[in-house]
Amino acid sequence: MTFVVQAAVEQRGFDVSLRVGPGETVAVMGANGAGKSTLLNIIAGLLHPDSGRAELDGRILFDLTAGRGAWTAPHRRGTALLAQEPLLFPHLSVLDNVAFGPRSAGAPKDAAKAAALRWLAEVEATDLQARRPSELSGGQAQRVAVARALAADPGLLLLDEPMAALDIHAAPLLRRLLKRVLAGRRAVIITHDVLDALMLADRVVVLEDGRISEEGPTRDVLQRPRSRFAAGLAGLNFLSGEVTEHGLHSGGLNLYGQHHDVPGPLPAGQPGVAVFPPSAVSVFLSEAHGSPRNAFRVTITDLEPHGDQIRVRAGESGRLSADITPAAAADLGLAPGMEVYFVIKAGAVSVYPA
Ligand SMILES: Nc1ncnc2c1ncn2[C@@H]1O[C@H](COP(=O)(O)OP(=O)(O)OP(=O)(O)O)[C@@H](O)[C@H]1O
Repeated sequence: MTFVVQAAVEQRGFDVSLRVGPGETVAVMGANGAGKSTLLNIIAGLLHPDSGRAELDGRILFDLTAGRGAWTAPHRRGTALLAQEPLLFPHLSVLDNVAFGPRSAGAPKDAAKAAALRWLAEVEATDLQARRPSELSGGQAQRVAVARALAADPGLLLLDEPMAALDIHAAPLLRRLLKRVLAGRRAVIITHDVLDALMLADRVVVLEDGRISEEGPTRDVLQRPRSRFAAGLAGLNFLSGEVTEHGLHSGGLNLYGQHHDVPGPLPAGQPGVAVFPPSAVSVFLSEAHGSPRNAFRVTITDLEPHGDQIRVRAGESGRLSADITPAAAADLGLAPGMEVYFVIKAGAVSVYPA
């Protein structure tokens, strides 16, 4: 009972290997253009990679390894794709839309209808069964689309930002529904929302430029991000550089911090990263305050509200941030373009191998 895919698309610089265990939900995250849709489309059979191989529960989805040219059509893969838009058949009732999968798989009419009713009940849409898709709200249509995808009993459910097209009232409802139906089900979900990754997935895979840059249990990746992208998701400052005896050397900055992930100190000289929360950064107008460690002169690029704090961004493309109170920001008279000192508590800086 395995799902494995390895695929490359040369023109897109895409080369990814992924394995999803039985009952496991994997969130795929990454910046625009990182290759998330490419991965899903390859698995669904909508995009032909240049090379690679994929197998789902013993069925070869494609095998383009040397000398072979096996290719299974999308509707025979045992996968179901839930897109951002529900994409229901407009001329069919809700019930017939949901019964479509079992019917195409050869189920008799009554059995297909019974399965459709079961799934409509599961997504709390029984009362919508006689309607046409044009008579549904966006949230209702997406719930029906979930029922339709699951009624086909897919070995792998593929979800492409299923909440993206919903408004702020419908999205939480669908998220709760997905949490229920994804439990114990094998699925790959593309999302830009860290909450989806936390709530719905067992593991997150971060794509950068067509490659996996990191992967692991969602909480671990957010607590110990190894990529700038994941650190951004977790709301942490992120610096990459070279490990030193006391912390990390990064682009002219010498940062003191705590070594993590290995017993004892890390060997100096190896590539490493340092992460720390904006709340661990204080802002001063001069250098003469507190501990001399981790005090860096920076130029403010932006000030923005962040909850009940002010987020002060500084340095090259705002790569460091500090969260301070509005009163402190006013006292200091902060404004973009000003030179200030960021002082970072060494105890809050985690350093670990890249
Ligand atoms: N139809 C296409 N033809 C050629 N290149 C494409 C095509 N679609 C996407 N690409 C390229 O492939 C790469 C990966 O794109 P992809 O759509 O998979 O990214 P994504 O992570 O899904 O992005 P987004 O978050 O914007 O949806 C990008 O460089 C993109 O420009």
